[in-house]
Amino acid sequence: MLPLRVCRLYQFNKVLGQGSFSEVYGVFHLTSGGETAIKVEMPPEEDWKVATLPYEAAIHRHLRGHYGFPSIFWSGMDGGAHVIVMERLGATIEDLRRLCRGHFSMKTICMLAEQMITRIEFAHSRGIIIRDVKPHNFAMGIKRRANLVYLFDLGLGKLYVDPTTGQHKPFREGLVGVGTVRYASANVHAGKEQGRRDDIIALGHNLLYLLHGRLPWQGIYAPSIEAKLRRIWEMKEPEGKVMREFIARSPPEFSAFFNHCYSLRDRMKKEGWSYDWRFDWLDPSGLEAGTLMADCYKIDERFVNLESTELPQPSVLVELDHLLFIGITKGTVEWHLLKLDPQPPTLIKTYHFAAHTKPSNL
Ligand SMILES: Nc1ncnc2c1ncn2[C@@H]1O[C@H](COP(=O)(O)OP(=O)(O)OP(=O)(O)O)[C@@H](O)[C@H]1O
Repeated sequence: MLPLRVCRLYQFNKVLGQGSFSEVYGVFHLTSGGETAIKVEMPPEEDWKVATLPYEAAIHRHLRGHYGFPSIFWSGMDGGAHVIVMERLGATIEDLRRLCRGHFSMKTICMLAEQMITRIEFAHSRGIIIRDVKPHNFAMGIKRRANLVYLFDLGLGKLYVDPTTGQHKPFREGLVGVGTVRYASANVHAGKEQGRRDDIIALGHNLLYLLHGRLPWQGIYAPSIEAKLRRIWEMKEPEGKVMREFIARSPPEFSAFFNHCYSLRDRMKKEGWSYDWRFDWLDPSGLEAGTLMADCYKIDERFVNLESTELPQPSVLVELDHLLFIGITKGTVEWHLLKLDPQPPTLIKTYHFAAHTKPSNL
């Protein structure tokens, strides 16, 4: 049942999206008429679960006031639910990729990459690592901010600097990975503590995905989940055959990317491309001449039917205090509840959910 009014001042308008833990509604302010978004999470019924929204609000507070992160107008409890009232954003980069027949031109990649790097760089400058860099978590702004790339959904963000000492937190190994398997760095598969470089490597995977439309480890077969994760890890190793060949058939800047992110700016200069913000979804002339849009790239339902909701993303790995949930799609959705502390992690319980139609992130 959708609420009609939130925080007394905001009138419910439409569903904007649904994540693993929360729902996001479009609302308008009753007196000013201004449109904003409200993220709502009901407190978990089971005592082993922890609400994620207060944590996400705290991460946002660290980044307050910087462009490219949604402004947070209010956060707290309302009507028994955790609520964040925030700036309304436009389509996510993943939605726009689908709109552009599955992949972007190099020009759009360059324009997006610079902004995406800048967002991550700013979070790092505030002592936060993102740990879930993915096209679903970047969105374009709306109205006069339509050219601005936003980074939102920072629920997996974490301080890499110890606020009491100002020192980098100690490096640890033998951890269970956190993030989205498709984009996570090989280090995450190896169970190493994530750092800034893992956000940047994940961004490299994101950009390759946006350029090619898919990554070599998507849709591979393996007899078990463990075998699949191990195979994906092998494929991501920078010295491995798969990654080397993949980079070799990508523009040269990508090999440099992993050493130095700013080479994308050089490519813009070399080609004489101007920052005209004519992204592929506005001006498709930079894309290959195509015929019809393939069925699998049909416009996301939410562009035509804003009442529809998104199904949970199954393969997000989420760390909450000492608990970790790993969701994996294989006909059904499975969530494995693990105890992280003490290491090594121990499986407490596996939960099964009905199969959904949303494609797997693996
Ligand atoms: N400020 C916003 N403006 C417009 N739409 C938004 C906004 N925030 C989120 N959304 C939409 O709602 C969807 C779910 O939001 P979000 O990813 O923040 O939820 P989540 O529960 O943290 O999801 P996840 O499963 O990725 O952790 C997004 O994919 C996006 O489409």
